[in-house]
Amino acid sequence: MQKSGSWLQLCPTALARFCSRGVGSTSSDTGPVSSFKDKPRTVEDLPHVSFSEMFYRMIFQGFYNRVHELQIYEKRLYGPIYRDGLKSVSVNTPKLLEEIMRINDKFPSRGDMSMWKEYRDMRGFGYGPFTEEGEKWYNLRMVLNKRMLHPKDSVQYGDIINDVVTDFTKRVYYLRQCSPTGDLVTDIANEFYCFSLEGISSILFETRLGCLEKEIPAGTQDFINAIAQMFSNTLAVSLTPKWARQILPYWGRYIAGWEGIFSFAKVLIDKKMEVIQQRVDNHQDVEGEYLTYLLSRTQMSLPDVYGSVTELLLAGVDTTSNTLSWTLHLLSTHPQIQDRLYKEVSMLVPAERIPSAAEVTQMPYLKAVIKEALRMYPVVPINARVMTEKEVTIGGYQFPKNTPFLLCHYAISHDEDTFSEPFTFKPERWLRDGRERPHPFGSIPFGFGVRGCVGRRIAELEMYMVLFRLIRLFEIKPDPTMGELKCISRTVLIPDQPVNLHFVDRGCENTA
Ligand code: HEM
Repeated sequence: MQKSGSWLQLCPTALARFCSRGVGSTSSDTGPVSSFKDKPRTVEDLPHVSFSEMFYRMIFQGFYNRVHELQIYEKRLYGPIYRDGLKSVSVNTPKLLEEIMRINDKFPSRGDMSMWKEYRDMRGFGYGPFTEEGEKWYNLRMVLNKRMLHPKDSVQYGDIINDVVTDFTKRVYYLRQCSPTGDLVTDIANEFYCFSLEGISSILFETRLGCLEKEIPAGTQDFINAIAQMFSNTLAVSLTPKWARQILPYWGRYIAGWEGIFSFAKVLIDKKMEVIQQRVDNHQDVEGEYLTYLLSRTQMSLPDVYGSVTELLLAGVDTTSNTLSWTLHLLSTHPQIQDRLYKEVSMLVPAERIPSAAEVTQMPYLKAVIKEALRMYPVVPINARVMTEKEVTIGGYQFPKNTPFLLCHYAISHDEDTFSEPFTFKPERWLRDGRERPHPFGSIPFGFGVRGCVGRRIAELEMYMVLFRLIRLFEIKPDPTMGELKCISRTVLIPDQPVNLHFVDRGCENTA
């Protein structure tokens, strides 16, 4: 079995839990170790899980695609900190998460990314922000941060995103019309995949792909499917020994997924570069565009541009789209919350006007709704850190340098000591209206620190803008023919069935 490290392929190690020594308590942040008071506590003193026990749990207890639930299950069994069969240390409380995240390694690492690197090495592509490490990663992030991370950078994309949102609302009208009831949109997640892809591509390439047209371009759907294929096979591949790759089907599917992802991205990058070259040849201005910036203002080689831009495209699709699907589902099943949100959006911006980026980021309830959806359904339910510089003390235990830590975000954002009724949708928890705010590390869906999500501001802007417009135009209602919606882990958290929703027109089409 391979060592796991990527934030996206962490699930396997996260699964490797079954106590073989000691049982913890969920109410403590330091675990069951009071008898070790006199000597420094080490990793050896933690409850731990063996590989075979993990395997049993995944395959026979059905946690294979519910690794987020396994976090909560194991927290009850082993307490806030424990060790798995692969010698990773899992933590599942906000306090321990904070201790880890506040250790200031200069080049924070999520651990071994070899599974992701392998495809890039095979095909000669460079590494992007996910896969790169050390100083090279740092330099790359400095380049990417400049045009993405600061709120004022993302606000400059407001108009582009608004155009994409306008096309999305038109598509919703079209899809409703095609439905037997006149207001139903089926599989909203797939619609949001197209929306997110259109959004991130229009930022990276200043080119509209046409994903929101009546007929979705074939390549687009292939790209979306390729991402799903890569993610769906990640866990199986990381559990498969290398010698079994040619026997079992997962490796082939995983690599085919990457082929689809990179070939789609490469076509877009090559096309854009041709346009830039033509403009240069004609002595026209090429300043200001994202790819131009990467190519001309930085030392990036072409293979590195392929690597980075592809990783940005990939990261920009599943994340915002699934969060939006969960948000609409939650609003459809909580009409009072939806009403309150509708009041906010209709009061703060006049009905005939499309809100600006600056306006949507000033809406406390809108932001609280998204934050709460991300708390309940953190699209990245598990993450990792490896401290490479020095030994560290976490939860009173000493760990040598290079100890991998698994950050169980799903369990943390459902921590009962931090969130009352953790499985209930309560956006008001996040309002700054004088009430006590939850622990700052109770829900950090975008990660933390210099290695945190580079697309955070763009993602937030996209989500605020599209949610604003949808809620102002439509009352969202659940489809009563759907069964109970649960989430499954396909590396990212996704709904276990297509989400269908009724979009009931509120009668203010002019704002579309
Ligand atoms: C709801 C939307 C999103 C969520 C919840 C999310 C979440 C995350 C998380 C948890 C990480 C790991 C951070 C850490 O280790 O501390 C991450 C990293 C990353 N995200 Fe996002 N993300 C979202 C949208 C986006 C978008 C739209 C983009 C692209 C523009 C993007 C690009 C990236 C990249 C490139 C990294 C790797 C950063 C690095 O290692 O330096 N993400 N994201």
